[in-house]
Amino acid sequence: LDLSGQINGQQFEHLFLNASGVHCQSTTELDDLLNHPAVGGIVTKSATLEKRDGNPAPRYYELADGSINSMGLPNFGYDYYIDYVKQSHAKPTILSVAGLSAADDVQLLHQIQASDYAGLTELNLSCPNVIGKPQMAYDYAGTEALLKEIFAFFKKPLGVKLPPYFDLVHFDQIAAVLNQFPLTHVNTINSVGNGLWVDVASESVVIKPKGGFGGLGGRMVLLTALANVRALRQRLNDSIKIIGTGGVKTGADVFAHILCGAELVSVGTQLQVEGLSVYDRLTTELSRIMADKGYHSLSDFRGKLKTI
Ligand SMILES: C=Cc1c(C(=O)O)[nH]c(=O)[nH]c1=O
Repeated sequence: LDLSGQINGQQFEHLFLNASGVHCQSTTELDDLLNHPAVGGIVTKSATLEKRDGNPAPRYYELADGSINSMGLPNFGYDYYIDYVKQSHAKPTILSVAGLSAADDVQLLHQIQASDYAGLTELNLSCPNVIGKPQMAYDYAGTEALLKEIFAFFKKPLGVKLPPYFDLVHFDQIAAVLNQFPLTHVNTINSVGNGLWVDVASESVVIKPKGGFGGLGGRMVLLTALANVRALRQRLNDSIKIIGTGGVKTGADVFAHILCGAELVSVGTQLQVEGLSVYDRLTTELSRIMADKGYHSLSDFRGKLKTI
């Protein structure tokens, strides 16, 4: 079976990546992912200019049907991650970056442009957990202005990580902005921002930052993730590929993401819960579904969701 995809001509022999933030903060974790046969490529934890400790713990909590997190962008800083992705790796790498401001974003991309890194970069426009900072991608004019400034000097492959949208007009608006730029890909969705879990027994929230508000992931966000992959596939130029992220727990979920138009699929919460063996299980389950349907490659059904 051909389970490959490609972004900007870079071949991912296997469709699976990690969701940025999960199992990707240290070089040891990144090596673990890259060395796993059922992983096709990796995304780093979003890097900020300087190393960050992030928010106070508890800042991640596993729920029956997903997760809530308010990590606060803990990472070892830009230099740590550019040094890692600059090395030659057997599989494609995506360097994720997240400034704490538009000016930071521009600075980070200037540094990447000046480096000899030639791989993929993903600008995270959707971190919901930096206290006091809005999710840039909900500001359409701000996103357009930022991307205009970036593409005036950034000549390397660039994609963006988006938050979920919940209104067809918003899909139209963000697509109208993104279609103006030579983006290699869009990674959708980031966590569903500012959910709240209440533990009834203790009558308390379960994470410390922001009074318990955090980004939602896992099975509970699958329907929103599928909607965002599908809506953006229907609206974005064909040259902009989509990495489907959000809610993947089974091979059927992966199949659904591809049907909606995803080129590749990321696993976040379920990777956190199950470990690297999740990729072997998902590969087995996806392969079985494809074989039952007589499909030999992802391109046999990618983007071919039927309507009724
Ligand atoms: C980069 C910060 C993010 C974080 C975080 O570090 O809190 N959590 C998410 O669910 N998504 C993010 O984009």
